[in-house]
Amino acid sequence: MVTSETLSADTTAAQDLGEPKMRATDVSVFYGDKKAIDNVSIDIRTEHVTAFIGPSGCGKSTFLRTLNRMNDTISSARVEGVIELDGEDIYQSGMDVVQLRARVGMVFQKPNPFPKSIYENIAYGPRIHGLAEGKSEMDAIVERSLKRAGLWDEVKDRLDDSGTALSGGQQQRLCIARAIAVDPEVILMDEPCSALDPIATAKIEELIDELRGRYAIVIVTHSMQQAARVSQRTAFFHLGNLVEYGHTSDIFTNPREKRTQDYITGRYG
Ligand SMILES: Nc1ncnc2c1ncn2[C@@H]1O[C@H](COP(=O)(O)OP(=O)(O)OP(=O)(O)O)[C@@H](O)[C@H]1O
Repeated sequence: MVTSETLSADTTAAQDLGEPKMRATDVSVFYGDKKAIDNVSIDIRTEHVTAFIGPSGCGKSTFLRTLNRMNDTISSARVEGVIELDGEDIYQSGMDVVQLRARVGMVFQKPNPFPKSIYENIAYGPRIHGLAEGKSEMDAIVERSLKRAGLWDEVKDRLDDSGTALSGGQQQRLCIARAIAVDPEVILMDEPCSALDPIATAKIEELIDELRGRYAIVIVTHSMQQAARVSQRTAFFHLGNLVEYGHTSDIFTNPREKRTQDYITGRYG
């Protein structure tokens, strides 16, 4: 369990970094009567990649989905506690959830481009949110988003082709470009590489590292190697608890908790 001592040690190290982008305080999540997340508190920093690791079923995805209210789409799910974005409670009544999900974008395990052109996949969000005045502004958003997602050179001559005709790795970068297009502040990634081959995975990992300069990124991963490669902070979950949270290098080389040690040395999971 994360004790007040361990949290304050981490908080002290983080103090120089200013206020967190997101803060979860005493968050529990239930599916019906079943508690899937138990009293989790965590700060998410901008310009950092935060990895959520832990054995299957420990609640990583459930907790990730609380950060942009994707659990609202599951009728049995109920969230208790407070989650703030820039100090504002995202569960307060009157919160515009569509706007929230633009600010806190999401990339899923399986690439899920719309069955529309590459251009339209990117333009759809900015159009809904009124981010472009006319065609040339929209063109610029599409180009900038595809460039940031490292896909522009591969698709610039075929923007009218269907997004679903791209390779799996390209589709995932298209989905990242789609999230970027609405100018998010946080990008949540739920096992974004699990359907990809090693080369496509390496590209996404490089991209995550580049994107870190602009956004707060949270990634759920089953791969401890991936967490060690891409993240600066790691949170280890077990049975719905946040067992340990800290600098990735400390979690992997010098964990404080026996359960973390057992997990990273492959004793279970
Ligand atoms: N829609 C749902 N309805 C009911 N229970 C759910 C639902 N989604 C998840 N759960 C349960 O909540 C717990 C946490 O699941 P979750 O998918 O968040 O874990 P996870 O750590 O992301 O797992 P994995 O690594 O296998 O994806 C599990 O016991 C799971 O069975």
